[in-house]
Amino acid sequence: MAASGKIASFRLPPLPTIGEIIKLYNLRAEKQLSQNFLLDLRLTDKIVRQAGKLQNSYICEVGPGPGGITRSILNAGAAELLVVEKDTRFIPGLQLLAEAAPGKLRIIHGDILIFKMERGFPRHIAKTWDDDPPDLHIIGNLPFSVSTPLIVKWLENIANKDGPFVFGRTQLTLTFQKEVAERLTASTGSRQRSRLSVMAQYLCTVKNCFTIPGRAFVPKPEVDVGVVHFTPLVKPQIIQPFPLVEKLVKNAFQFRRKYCRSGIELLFPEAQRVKLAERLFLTADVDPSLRPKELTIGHFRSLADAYRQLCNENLNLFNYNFRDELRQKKLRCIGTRKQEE
Ligand SMILES: C[S@@+](CC[C@H](N)C(=O)[O-])C[C@H]1O[C@@H](n2cnc3c(N)ncnc32)[C@H](O)[C@@H]1O
Repeated sequence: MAASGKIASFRLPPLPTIGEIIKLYNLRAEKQLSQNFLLDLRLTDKIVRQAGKLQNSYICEVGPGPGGITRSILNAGAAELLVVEKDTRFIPGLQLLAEAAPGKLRIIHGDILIFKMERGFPRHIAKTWDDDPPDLHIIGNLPFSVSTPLIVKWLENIANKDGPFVFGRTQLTLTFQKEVAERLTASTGSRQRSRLSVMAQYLCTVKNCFTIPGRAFVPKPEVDVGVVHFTPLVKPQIIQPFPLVEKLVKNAFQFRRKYCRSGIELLFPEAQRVKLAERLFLTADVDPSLRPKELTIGHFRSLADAYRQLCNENLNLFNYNFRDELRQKKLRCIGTRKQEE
């Protein structure tokens, strides 16, 4: 969504600068935790503007650290902001912000990789969760080792309509290593097109907003950073279960320079490989000699539909591919007809 450019009437009262807070609480960035801070409030404002209108929305910021982005979110007029921070050293500095913005900021000391998003939201919102979920913005500048697995997990939540992710009502603005941001937003045919591009784009509108040079962070990381905005689609472009799509896409990109057929064939047990792959491509009406990067989301939709049809017809094939996922009950909705027999 485009930046609204509007500034709400709420402004934080004068506070120590982020630099002063870092000194005050001795917040040295921990290298092993990949902590790099954004101290330039013009940049944090710019990140927050990518999220669009924040007034009257509920915001969750992941990994607020010393609170630069947190300040920008509060200044943008957020009705209610929940921050989730793993490192306890940052909590006193965040509490200072909470006192300056009474009733607006809630601080959770926790790990976002295991935190359930619904938890922590005020009861009056949770109460209406099923009927009328709130518009939710998630914003964060996390370590890259966290942001990439986190977006994969959240894409799965989006596909499964789990947690607070509601098509058309949730937006995410997150930072990634520049190259990952390029992969997430790469279009069909481009060199950066990858598994991540397909997984993100079948579920969301994805925009690579801008790049922040590494030198803008303290301490300076070795790479530049891309700010990416995700808006889950009202209707996903592929309706098959997430693990099935994930498996198909992973296989398709296994041999990036070869025909897509080479990787997709490996979905099938060796004895039936050629026959089943031929059937899959025929049913899907997709050219097996396309390179992985040339496959559109439409191609993946047809392939996923055809793959599901094959799995439903052939329990052995289903078990061959999804035994582990089935154990975790992720694939209840496919393969059931054969299993019940
Ligand atoms: C790269 S620093 C950025 C800090 C701040 N957002 C900024 O832009 O200056 C990442 C922050 O995420 C926090 N963090 C790392 N892993 C986390 C996790 N799993 N859950 C919550 N916070 C996490 C770190 O403690 C740190 O404060």
